[in-house]
Order: sequence, then structure tokens, then C-alpha cells
Amino acid sequence: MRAADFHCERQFSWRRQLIQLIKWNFSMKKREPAFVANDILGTLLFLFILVMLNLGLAVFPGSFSIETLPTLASLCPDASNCIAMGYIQPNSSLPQAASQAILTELAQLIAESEPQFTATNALKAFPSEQAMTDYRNQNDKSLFVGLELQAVNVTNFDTVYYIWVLDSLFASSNYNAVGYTTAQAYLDRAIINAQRSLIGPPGTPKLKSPLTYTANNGVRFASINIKEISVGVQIVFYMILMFQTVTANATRALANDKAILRPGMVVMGLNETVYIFSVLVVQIISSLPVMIVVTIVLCTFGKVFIYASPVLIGVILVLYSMLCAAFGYFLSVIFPDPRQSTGMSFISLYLGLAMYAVGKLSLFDKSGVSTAIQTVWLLSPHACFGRILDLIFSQETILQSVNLTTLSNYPKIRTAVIMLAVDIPIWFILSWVLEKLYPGKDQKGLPITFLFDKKFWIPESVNEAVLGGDLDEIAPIHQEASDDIELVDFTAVGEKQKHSVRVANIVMKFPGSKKKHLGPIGLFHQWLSKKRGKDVDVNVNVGGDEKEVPKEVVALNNVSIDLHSGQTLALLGHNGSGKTTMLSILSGGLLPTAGKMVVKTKTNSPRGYSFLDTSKPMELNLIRRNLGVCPQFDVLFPSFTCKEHLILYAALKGIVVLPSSSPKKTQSELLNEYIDALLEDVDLALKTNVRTVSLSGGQKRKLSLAIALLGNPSLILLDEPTSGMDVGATEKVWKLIQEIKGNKTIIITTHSMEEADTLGDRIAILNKGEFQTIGTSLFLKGKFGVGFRMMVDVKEGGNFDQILDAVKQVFPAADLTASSSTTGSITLVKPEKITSLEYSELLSGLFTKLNALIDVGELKDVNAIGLGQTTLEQVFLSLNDKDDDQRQAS
Ligand SMILES: Nc1ncnc2c1ncn2[C@@H]1O[C@H](COP(=O)(O)OP(=O)(O)OP(=O)(O)O)[C@@H](O)[C@H]1O
Repeated sequence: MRAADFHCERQFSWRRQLIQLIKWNFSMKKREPAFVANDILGTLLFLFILVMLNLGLAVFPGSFSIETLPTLASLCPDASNCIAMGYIQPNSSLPQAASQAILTELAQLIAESEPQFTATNALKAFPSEQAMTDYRNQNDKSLFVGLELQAVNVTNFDTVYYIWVLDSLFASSNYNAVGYTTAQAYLDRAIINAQRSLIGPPGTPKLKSPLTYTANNGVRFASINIKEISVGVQIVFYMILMFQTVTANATRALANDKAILRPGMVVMGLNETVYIFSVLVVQIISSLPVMIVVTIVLCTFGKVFIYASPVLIGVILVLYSMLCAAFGYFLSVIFPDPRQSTGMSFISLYLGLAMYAVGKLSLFDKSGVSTAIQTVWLLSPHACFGRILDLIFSQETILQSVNLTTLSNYPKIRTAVIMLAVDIPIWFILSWVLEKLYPGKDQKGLPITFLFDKKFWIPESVNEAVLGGDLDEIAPIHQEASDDIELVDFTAVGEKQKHSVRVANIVMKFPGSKKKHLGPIGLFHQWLSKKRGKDVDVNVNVGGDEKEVPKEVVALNNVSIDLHSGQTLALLGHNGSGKTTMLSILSGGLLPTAGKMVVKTKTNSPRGYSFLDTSKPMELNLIRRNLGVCPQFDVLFPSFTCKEHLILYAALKGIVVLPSSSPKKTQSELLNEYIDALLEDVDLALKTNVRTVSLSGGQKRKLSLAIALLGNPSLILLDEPTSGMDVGATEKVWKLIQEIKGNKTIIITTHSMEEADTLGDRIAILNKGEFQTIGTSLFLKGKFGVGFRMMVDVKEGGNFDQILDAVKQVFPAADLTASSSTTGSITLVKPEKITSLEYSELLSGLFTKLNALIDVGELKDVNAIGLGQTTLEQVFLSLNDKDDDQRQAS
């Protein structure tokens, strides 16, 4: 069965596109293991550094444990007359309330585990260091340990203190014996308790004195917590770095695809939103296993989180990786150049870290900073993540466990986690809207009101009323008679076929390359040359380029054409004449500078069709559902097979193969059969399961052609479809195109005159962006051909002079080209100012006369004469000559 025998319908389905794209993205990942390994290793490297840092610096609670701490009472010969600790009154620059809270906690802890000390002699205040020293000197058995608070910052955990011990004892003893470690254990616990009351959730119980813990064997332990702010910052820093690959990957993938793959795929029916969603979903799913490993390491032997629940940490990491992916999307929209956006993903990381630092140092928890500003700051992905880590570390520092169910007890953490989750849709939607408004170079953005436009959400809702009615209003086209343009007689064309494509006064201008400034080396060269008295040729490209370059390139200049279905238009023209540009505008890939292209498309309107404008993105969506494009450069994926390509594009185009009467088959069986038939049609059956990387150039073109033909679209644009194909394959493709033509409109660009002659019902020759001529092959040959040629056979040893003289009597400009001593051709150049009819009458008169002369033996050297017509090639060359002449004349 041929592919054309299958009945296909377009049923656009977001779900089907999404599933197919997710599968495709996963397969892409699977087939590029080096990239995947790089992503995983990148994350694991930072995890490793983080864990090493954490373990190496012993920053986690409990890492510093001292056995058998002596009580302070054991230092005093008579505890009831001794003071456990003296302290110097906190300096007035210290926060008095927090300092007092620490001292109160300290007194309570000492009293709790060493009842020998009375409430009054557990702690004694001294106005200065000197007073404390004097007291000890006067009461030599009453004070052994002193304390001085240097800095108190309970919420930021940078409380600094001195512990005073006696020189005389310390010289011959160790930290334990002089009470230093005991005092430190009390003090650290007192600070933790003060912090618990200040930053713990309401009702957080106080920790007991370190000296009240008694293990089974009677040994006492003290655990000393020294989680420092500096270490906390480093942990945040490394954790953010750990996720850099997620942002960089999403940015790279989306920007690369936007620049290379997406435009081609969009023309094939890809829904960009679904595509982006699929890329992000795949990024996130594929980073999940790594996130699980990271969570396990951080919460178990890595000891970065000891109290926080692994589920909470896992959820936060997954949310953050989703946010990084959404932020990567944003970067790819703002910096569409792939190299630029990948670079920006790193710069944004540093900016994000800076935002986190600014937030931490001067915004979060600072009085006078409004909650609104703090919340807005959390819109920065890295600042938000950093803030969450900071807050969780605060709870870790006070040995407090946070988990998902108790999150409501920690309003700051809860707010930050909610912001982390809310940031994901915010960045995604922001990027998505920006991309719709500013889709990129030469593309038309949607109006800002697009979100409220029904046509955007339901393309089928485009109808006649929306389009504004009459065809001529939509695309007024100049159809006045022109010498070089053959008018189509539309009276013979049915209403349904008419105006399938109208191109009206299209102008396309590209910006020319910018004039570069001389670089420093060029400027130096210029200066040096001037010094030496030499004239500087600024066109010499030394470090810069001063050559005059055009401000703009006019690729199409006011071109118009009106086609009807069932017609193939062959576009001919030199390189750079504007053929591809015209197809790109028709497929919506480019936005014209001026003019309109209108395509008649099947819609739900009462007539069953509408004239849709290719420059209106919302109408373009509908056009593309009935469009097949074979681009000049194949949009193929090297690691995918021919069949996989067709399955993917079938899903993008929403192709559904309708079942024939029997037997009953599933949609996937039908699609399979259809794709096999299509591959057979383009002569690729033997390459069905071969990856495109191993296809030849011509075979790749065949696959691109098959993709264009998928689903029997009514408008087919083929940009040099047979380039690189051998003769046999080319002829097969020609045959196929002729077979499928039916009621379709096919526009084909080519450099092959034979192809244009064979396929083109109408042939248009573009030259420097303008139609030089449009018409049937016959029209072109008659109009621009040098005329007919007379083929002449002469006898061996004979000459052509006699016959040439006879011909010149009728066609004075006739010219002879001898291809051998016995064969030659005489061009019968059409005299100017005679009609085609007069020309053919002249020809028939000439042949009658010459045959009579041969018969009577007057042209004794001539064996036979025949008539040959001009080729399209000659038309093309003659138009070239005409153009050259005009240029020289001007
Ligand atoms: N994106 C672009 N930016 C700037 N100039 C462009 C761009 N695309 C095309 N042009 C210019 O527009 C003109 C027409 O190019 P186009 O690709 O349409 O020619 P073509 O007829 O298809 O050529 P070929 O036969 O080589 O494929 C050329 O001068 C080309 O340099």
C-alpha cells in the first residue's frame, strides 16, 4: 500500500506531543551518556567537597565530645564558699537582653547539675577584669573560672567569649583539670538555650546541662556545638554550586534547541510550550536519582544535616532543582544565543550568591526591612535556597529537628520553602510570557493581550469574522497584466481550489552586517603607517574591518503571486535570489518587513476554510497543521532512526491514521503501517531502523521529504528536496510528487531546470528578490527562449553554409552551432515585435520551403532537418543576459 492510500487526519493533542517529546528527550539523554555522566559527576564533585569540608572542619553538633568532664565544684575545696564562675559585666555595646539571657541560662545550668553552689554563688558579676582579678587575689580559694562575653549575636550565631582560667593552675595542668572545658560546655549549652528561646518554635524545651548526661558506665559527656557562621556560608555556597549543572543544562538545552532545532520543529507542528515543558520535566526527572543520593549523603554520613528530616531536605532539593531548571529557561529566553546564555548561567550564579549574601547581611531578620522586600528578595532562586539552608542550619545549631509536618512551627522556614515552590511557576510563566512577546530575531511576538485571547488557547476559534472578511481586503494583489507574468485564468478553477496561497507585495529586508570599528591593533597599524608617511588602506583588515557593508539586504522586493491548489510552483533562481526566504515567510519562520502571505486553510468556519495570515502567530498555528515542510537543511537527530523520526514528527503534527474497514487495528499499528509505507515511497524501506548519522546526504533528503509528506498536508513547501540525490532517486521523487499532488499546493525551490520543467505547473524565476517572470514552462520558453532550433544533418564532407543562408532569409539573426562535422543546430531567434502566432507561421513556412529545396536537390549537402525547442536552461541564461545588459546600461 502507498502512503497516499492511507487516510490521515490531524488531531492535535498536547498530551500526545508531551509524551512523545518526553520519550524523545530521554532517548537523547540515553544516547549521549558522556553528557549525562558529566552532569552527575559535576553535582557529585561539589557534594564531595561539601562533605569533606564539613567532616574536616568538624562543624556538626556532637563532633566535639569530651569525656569525664570535671565539675566546677571539684575545683573548689569548699563549694559553699566558692563561686562556680565569675563574669565581667557585659560591655554596654553588647545587646544586654541577649547577654543577660545567656548568663541566666548559664546560672541555671550550673545550678541544675552542681547543687553544691547556691543560687547566689553559681555566677558572680564583676565590673571589670581588674575587679575579678582582685577578688581572686583576696579570696584565693573562691574563684577558679571567669568569663567575658566579647560579642553577642544570638540569631547569627557569632557569639564570642573568653574563658579565664588561673595561670598558676594551667601551667601544670590541662584544659579539663582547670575547668576550662567544663565552663565552655556550660557556656555553649547556655548560648544554645538562649538561641532556642529566641529562634526556636514557641515552646521549644531547653537543653539540659551537659553535665547531667550520664552514660551507663557512669561517664559524663559534654557535647560542644561550634557550628560557625563562616562554615554555614560555605555550606550554602557549595550547595548552590552543586546545582549549577541543573541551571546550566536547562539553559544550554533550551537555548541550543531554540537556535538550532526548535524553529524547524515548530514549522512541523511543534508546540513550543509543550516542548519546553518536556525538556524541563526530563531535566527534573533525570536529576531525581542524583538528588536522592545527595539527600542521603547530606543527612547520613556527610553529617551536614543531623536533625532536619531527610524528607524535608529531599523535598527542598527537588524544588530547588525544578527552580534552577525554570530559571535556566528564563536565561535562554533573555539570551537566545546559546553561548551567551550558557555563560550567563554562570554569571547569574555569582549574582545569585551575591543576592544571597546581601539578603543575609542586610535584609533578612533585620529590623526596619519590610517583609515585602524580604519576600521579593526570595524571588531570587539562589537567595531563596540560601535563606532556607541558613534557617535550617540555625535549627541544627540548637539541635532542633525540623521536618515537613512541623514546618508550621517555623514560620520563617515555611515562608521560604513556600517561596521556593512559588518561584518555580513564577519564573516559568514569566519566561514563557516573555518568549511569546519577544520570540526572537525576525519573529513576530504576540500582542500583550494574548493571554486573554480565545484564539491563543483554542486556535480553531479563528473564524471569518476575526479575519475581517473579504479576501481582497486581506491580500490585495496586483494582478494587472504584465509582459513577463502569465496571468492565471481563474475562471477554469473551482471555488475551493482558488487562492490557496496568496503572496502580496512581500518585502523582506535583513539587517546588513555592522560596520566594525578598527580594533586596537588596527588603530596602532594605522598610526604607525601614518607616522611613516604611508597612506593607510582602511580596507586592509588588521584587527578590524573598515569595508563599507550594506546597511540591509533586500532578500525579497515586492513579490506577489496567486496560486491555486492542485498546482506545483517551481521557484528558480541563483544562490541568494530569495527562494528560501520566501518559503520561510510562508511557513511562518520569518516575519516579512512588509506585505502579506495568506494561506487558505481548513477551519471550522461556515465555508469550511479561512484565509489565514502567515504573519499572525495565532493564525499561523492553524496553517501549520496543514503544512508540510522539507527545509533546505535537514532537521534530523543523528542518534535517531528513520522510523523514530517519523514517529516523533507524526506526534508533533498530531497525525491520526483512520482505520480502513477491516481488520480492526490499534492506532499505533495503523501509524506503523503508514510510516512503513511512507518510507517505502521515498525508497528508504531498507533504512527504516538505521540511525540517521549513517545515512548518505541524499538519503537524509529523502527522510526530510518523508517528514514533509507526513499526514498528507494541503500545502507542501520543499526547499531543494532532491539536492544530493542520484538520478534514479531524483526521478522517483519526481514521480512521487506528481502522484501525491492531487488537490495540494506544492512550492518547490530548485536549481535544476529539468526538475522545474518536470514538476512545475508554474515556474517563477526569482532574481535579486524580484520575480523576473512567472508562467508555465511553455510561456517562459516562448517568451524568453531564444526560439526554436533547427537540427541539421549534413553529408560527410558537406557544409552548413547553404542551409544557413536559406534560413537567414527568414530569420536574419539565425546562428549555427556545429556539434560535429555532420550535425549542427541553427537557432531560429524570434524576431522582435512579432507575436507567437506569427512566429509559428514563419517557422512552418520555413520548413515547407526548406523541405521543398531538399526534395529538388537544391540543398545537396543536407540529409535531414528537424525542429527542437529551447530548454528552460536557455530561458534562465537568456534572462541572466538580459539582466546583465540592463545592469550595464544603467
Ligand atoms: N537571516 C539572514 N540574515 C541576513 N541576510 C539573510 C538572512 N537569510 C537570508 N539572507 C540574505 O537574503 C538573500 C536571500 O537569501 P535566500 O536564502 O532566500 O536565497 P536562496 O535563493 O534560497 O539561495 P540558495 O539557492 O543559495 O539557497 C541573500 O542575500 C542572503 O544573504
